[in-house]
Amino acid sequence: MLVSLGFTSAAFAFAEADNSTPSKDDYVVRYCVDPDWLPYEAIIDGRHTGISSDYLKLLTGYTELSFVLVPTSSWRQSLELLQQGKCELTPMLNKTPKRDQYLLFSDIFFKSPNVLVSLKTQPFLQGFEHIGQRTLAIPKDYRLVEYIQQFYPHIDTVLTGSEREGLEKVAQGEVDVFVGSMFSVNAYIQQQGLTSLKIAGWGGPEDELRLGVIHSKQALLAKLNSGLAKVTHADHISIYKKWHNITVIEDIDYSLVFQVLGALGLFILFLLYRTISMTKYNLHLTANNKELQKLQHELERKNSDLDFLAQHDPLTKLYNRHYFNQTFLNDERAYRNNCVSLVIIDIDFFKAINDMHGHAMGDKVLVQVAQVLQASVRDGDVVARWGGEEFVIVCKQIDLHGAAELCQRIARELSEFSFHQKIKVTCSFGVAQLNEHEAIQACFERADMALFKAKQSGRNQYCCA
Ligand SMILES: Nc1nc2c(ncn2[C@@H]2O[C@H](COP(=O)(O)OP(=O)(O)OP(=O)(O)O)[C@@H](O)[C@H]2O)c(=O)[nH]1
Repeated sequence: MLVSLGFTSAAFAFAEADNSTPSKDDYVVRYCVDPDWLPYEAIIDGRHTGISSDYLKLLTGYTELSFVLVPTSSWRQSLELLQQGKCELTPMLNKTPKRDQYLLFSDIFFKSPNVLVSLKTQPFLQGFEHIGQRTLAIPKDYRLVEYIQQFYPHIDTVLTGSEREGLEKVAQGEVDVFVGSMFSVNAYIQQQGLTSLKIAGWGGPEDELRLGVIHSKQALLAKLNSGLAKVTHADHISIYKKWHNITVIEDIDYSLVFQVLGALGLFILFLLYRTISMTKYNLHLTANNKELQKLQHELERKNSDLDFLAQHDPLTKLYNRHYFNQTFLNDERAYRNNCVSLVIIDIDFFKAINDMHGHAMGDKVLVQVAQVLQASVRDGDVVARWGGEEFVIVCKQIDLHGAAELCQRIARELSEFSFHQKIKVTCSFGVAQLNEHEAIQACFERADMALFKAKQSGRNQYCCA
């Protein structure tokens, strides 16, 4: 909380008493003030002004005393003149043990809290206990110097010539904290435009202000107290209103709050934007992945189609010559240790079938022959179309005799099979068994020679190499 004070009238000046016509010398009181302690008191253009000035004016009326200002240039000088007896009274000060040595004090007539002042960047301080390692400025000869020395001797204090100097030192960063009377502190802050300062907390006991008279003028005390007793509540309020215009300003640093809220808002917006972007990106990625998967399946399907086409005869769906070459002729190791026989089959007079029934019918016959061959072999035997109307069978673990039996069985099946348009189809067979150390290619050539022999021998028969 920052408390600020404004003057309603700083120009008020106490009228000096008329020295020329005092009724009795005892009733003329020479007094000193702090020349720089507004709004409590000050000397402006040689005239006393401030709160104490107004109280003396009241006391003039209530006591028949006259007061004559002895001008000084500092509070220290005023105290020295009091000690020397050159001033008899000072109208507004705190009672302290030191001052008790040369002053007598009236009743308290004005109270005011003391406050700690720091730069706005400093934290709020609960009191002297929380000053810690910070340096504390106090105007020298102020009651608070004695108070700090007695109760907080560990605080690093810096004595200043006046409250004004102390506040300026804080504003310039030379000292961390200043302690002074709330009303005067506020007055200086406002007058000097020291906007970097704030009231950071309460400082010690409040000021209990009284009139002080030197010991030799003890008789004045009773008159003064009697005059003070006549000061009405309305008088007090009137002086207070005249010199103090306190407003309370909430010291919440809204700019910082807005900055934090703004940063938080921006951060939330950023998170929101990032989440939306990520969601969009993920959706996009999922769609792309689905599309990729679809393309991959398509590719795999096409690849397997291509694989099939690369290895199979499109008409009969049997393995083709390419597959046969790759699997058997180029990879002999798989058969070298086993008994293997080759059978080459050629349809007899197929040209005549084409010629007689047409090429399309010839195709159908080729398909049907392929079916017969496929149905006649065992699982594991491989049937391939070698080309045209020629087929090859690789019989695994079958010797020459077994392969010959297979040829007879196929011939029988063909004779019993009902081909399209009751076409009669016969085949010739060349058979060879792979010899030890014989290249498959050589075995194939022997089977081919045997087929040639079967053709030469009248067809529809097998011949073994
Ligand atoms: N329909 C059809 N005919 C084919 C195909 N491939 C080859 N041919 C025909 O098969 C016939 C083979 O005739 P040739 O080599 O003279 O043999 P052939 O008539 O069977 O006589 P031999 O083998 O000596 O018994 C040719 O007329 C080719 O055009 C095919 O895929 N489809």
